[in-house]
Order: sequence, then C-alpha cells, then structure tokens
Amino acid sequence: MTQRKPLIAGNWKMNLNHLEAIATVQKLAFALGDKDFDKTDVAVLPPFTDLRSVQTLVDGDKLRIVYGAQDLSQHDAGAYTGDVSGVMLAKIGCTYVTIGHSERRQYHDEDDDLVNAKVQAAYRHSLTPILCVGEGLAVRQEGRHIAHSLAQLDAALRKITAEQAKSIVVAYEPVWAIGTGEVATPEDAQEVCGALRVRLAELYDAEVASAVRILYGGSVKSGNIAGIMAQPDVDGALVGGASIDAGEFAKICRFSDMPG
Ligand SMILES: O=C[C@H](O)COP(=O)(O)O
Repeated sequence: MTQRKPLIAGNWKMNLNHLEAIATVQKLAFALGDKDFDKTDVAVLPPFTDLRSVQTLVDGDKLRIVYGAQDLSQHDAGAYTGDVSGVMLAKIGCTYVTIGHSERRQYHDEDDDLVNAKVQAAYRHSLTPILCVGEGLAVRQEGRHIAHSLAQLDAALRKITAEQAKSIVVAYEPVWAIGTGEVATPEDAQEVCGALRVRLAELYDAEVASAVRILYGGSVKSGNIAGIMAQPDVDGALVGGASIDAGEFAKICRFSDMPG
C-alpha cells in the first residue's frame, strides 16, 4: 500500500488581505519546523489577491509551506470577466486549487459538470485539484450521504485518467459541519472517506485508490484533529475558520504530536 503523507490545507475563504496574508504565513513558518514538514504537507489557500505576496514570501524565504487558490475558471483565457485561469495560477506558483467547494456550489450554482470542467482545467496546467464533495443536512438525515458524495466524485472525475487521478486530493466536507462548530465524528468521517476510496478503486484501480489523499473538512480545530486523523482513510484536513489563526493552524498541523 502507498504510504500517504498527510496534508493539512488552510482554506482562508474570503478572509485576510495581502498584508495580513504575509503576517499569517510568516507566523505559520515561524511556528513550524523541518520535522513538522517532514511529517506533514502544509498548504494555505488564500484569496486570489494574496497569492503574489504569498509567492514572494515563500520563494524569498524558501519556506516549505505550499499554496494554492480557492477556485479557477474552466477556461484558459478569454472574455470571462472576473475569472482567473489555471494558466495564471500555475504561473504564480500554485500547487493546489480547490474545486467544487460547497460554498461555490451553493452561492455560485456550480454543478457537477462545471466541477468536472474545472478539474480538467486544473490538470491542463499541472495544478493539483482539492476536489470537495459532501452532503447537506437533509441528505444526511435521509441517510443518502454516501450515495450523494460518491455521485459527486463520479461526476468530477469524468474524462480524468488514472495517471491524473492518482494525484488528486479529495476533501469530504459535510455541509452541515462547515463553519457551524458541528464537527462530524471521526467515525462519520471514516465512513464516507472509506467509501470514497472504495469508489476510486472501482473507477480506476487499487493503486489509484491507495495513492489518493482524502481529507476531512468541517469545523476542524486543534482539539478534534487527532481523533479525525486516527481514522485509516482520512489523510488530512481542509480547515476553514481555524486556518486564519496561524497559532491554531500550526497546532492542527502538528496533530501527530497530540494524544489521539
Ligand atoms: O474548506 C473548509 C471547510 O469549508 C471547513 O470550514 P470550517 O473549518 O470553517 O468549518
């Protein structure tokens, strides 16, 4: 089985201007050492307007923090006012791009076809998608959370080859647990993350399934990360609110030093 290196990614959402971004990444870099980066990959996902400042800091100080964007256009260039392309994100040194976050699906009507087009756009420019899937409260209450998340995965991976799929990061984020303080139990997280991995094996093969990192997201904090990370199919976390506090985010990144 592939040894999957954990990934803790901080989705800042629409928080922190470029000056605050510099201060936050500096604090994070100060709080984490080589031994932390040896054990865990650490990424920040700031707003577009912060990316150039983060790039300058990361490159200038040779930081081991990597960064990415929260969205990208499905197109590579053209008359698409307000959009940002994968070409631009690759040029600015992004490693990751979040795709299909529930807030994009909800507030921008992004459907599965668009999510799939964005995944393809990311791969055209060697960006690693952090593909978000997860159910809302009503779906969970009806007991359809696994089927719902698997259907989102299937749709997002249409036309994606096994070679590409091997590098994708999938984030399971139950919508009812995002920003609500309502964290899924470690067993809830494992149930869906495990099902997602089985589906990857069905869609591709065992090698792909065992290579893909599957994250949990939804009210992750330093106080609950260790239990979530103890689950066999959870390889990291997509952290929202707690990621804009560098001290708290650093503690989350050091989950392996905490009791489970
Ligand atoms: O992308 C991150 C998720 O939406 C989780 O956000 P949260 O940690 O604020 O609940």
